[in-house]
Amino acid sequence: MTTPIARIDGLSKSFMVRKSLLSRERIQALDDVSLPLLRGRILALVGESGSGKSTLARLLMKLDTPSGGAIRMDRDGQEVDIATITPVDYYRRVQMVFQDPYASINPRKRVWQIITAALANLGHYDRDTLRKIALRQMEQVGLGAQYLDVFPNALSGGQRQRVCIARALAAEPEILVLDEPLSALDVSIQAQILNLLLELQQRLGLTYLFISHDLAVVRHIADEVAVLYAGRLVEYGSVASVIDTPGHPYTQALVASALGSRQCGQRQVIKGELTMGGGSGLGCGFLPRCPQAAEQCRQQRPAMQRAPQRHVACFQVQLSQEHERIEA
Ligand SMILES: Nc1ncnc2c1ncn2[C@@H]1O[C@H](COP(=O)(O)OP(=O)(O)OP(=O)(O)O)[C@@H](O)[C@H]1O
Repeated sequence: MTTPIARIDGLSKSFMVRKSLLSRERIQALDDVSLPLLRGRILALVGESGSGKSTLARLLMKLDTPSGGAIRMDRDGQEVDIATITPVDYYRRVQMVFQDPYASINPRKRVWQIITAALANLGHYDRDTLRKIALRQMEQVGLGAQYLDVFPNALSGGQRQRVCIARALAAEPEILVLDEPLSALDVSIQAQILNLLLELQQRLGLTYLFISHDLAVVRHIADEVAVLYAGRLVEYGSVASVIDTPGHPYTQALVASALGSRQCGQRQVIKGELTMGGGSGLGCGFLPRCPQAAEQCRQQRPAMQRAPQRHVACFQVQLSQEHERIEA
């Protein structure tokens, strides 16, 4: 049985944004999200732009603090709130690879310095040791020793992303947060980096939180999938159940618009725009765009419920499961 290495527990994050000169508005970027991060597995986080994926990644990286809830991490069999773990201890275990390998590395440092920057800050290692550590990490990501002393401007996008992955691995973490790690790369390079990430995950037994817009990539790489809509978790389950037989109407539309007829009939676009829930409405956040909306969906917000092979927050899915059970 796979156990959670971390647990996202009722996590919420809101931001106050200026609406006009005199008024401000609260944006509920994440709203009461609970999810396990299973040890040694790849959890993909999907949802359209603005659904809260990066907010969750930033909270997991402790780059932001939650407005509510917590992230708990397994430490010697005890679950501890990550807020109580020191940065040095935490970033030894959790590291991140960002979307844009051009923006996320210091152009004035050499490759070995970029890879070992965090270790160098600890002050425990001399220059030779840091260079050896950098070399070992470069080997892991398929970068030759000839790149040790070069500056980033001499590297291609794919090579830069390999440097970013090597930098994340230098601390020998257990969890990697990957925020759209392929989307800034040429299509021809994406498959190479994807395969590298898969190979590293399997060889090192890493746990990934993998954020992506590309459901074909998610289908290829992930074990579990979590679907966010307007800051809320609407579906969670194994990749085979969520992508191949999506339950929530939003997941169905997302899969149909991304993968076309194979799973969900004709390729279609999701009608309407994402509007942030804001925590004020009574009903389901997907209501204005949902083709299956019923009266109950206006009155009440559906909670996550267990359905076969998944958890889903939709009354209609829960109702149809109920009918199937009665008829069987
Ligand atoms: N620092 C911030 N200040 C104000 N609002 C923010 C901030 N960070 C995120 N938001 C808002 O929170 C919501 C969720 O944003 P988030 O970046 O997490 O979405 P996302 O799913 O990662 O989108 P994308 O796929 O475009 O990266 C959006 O409405 C966004 O505008």
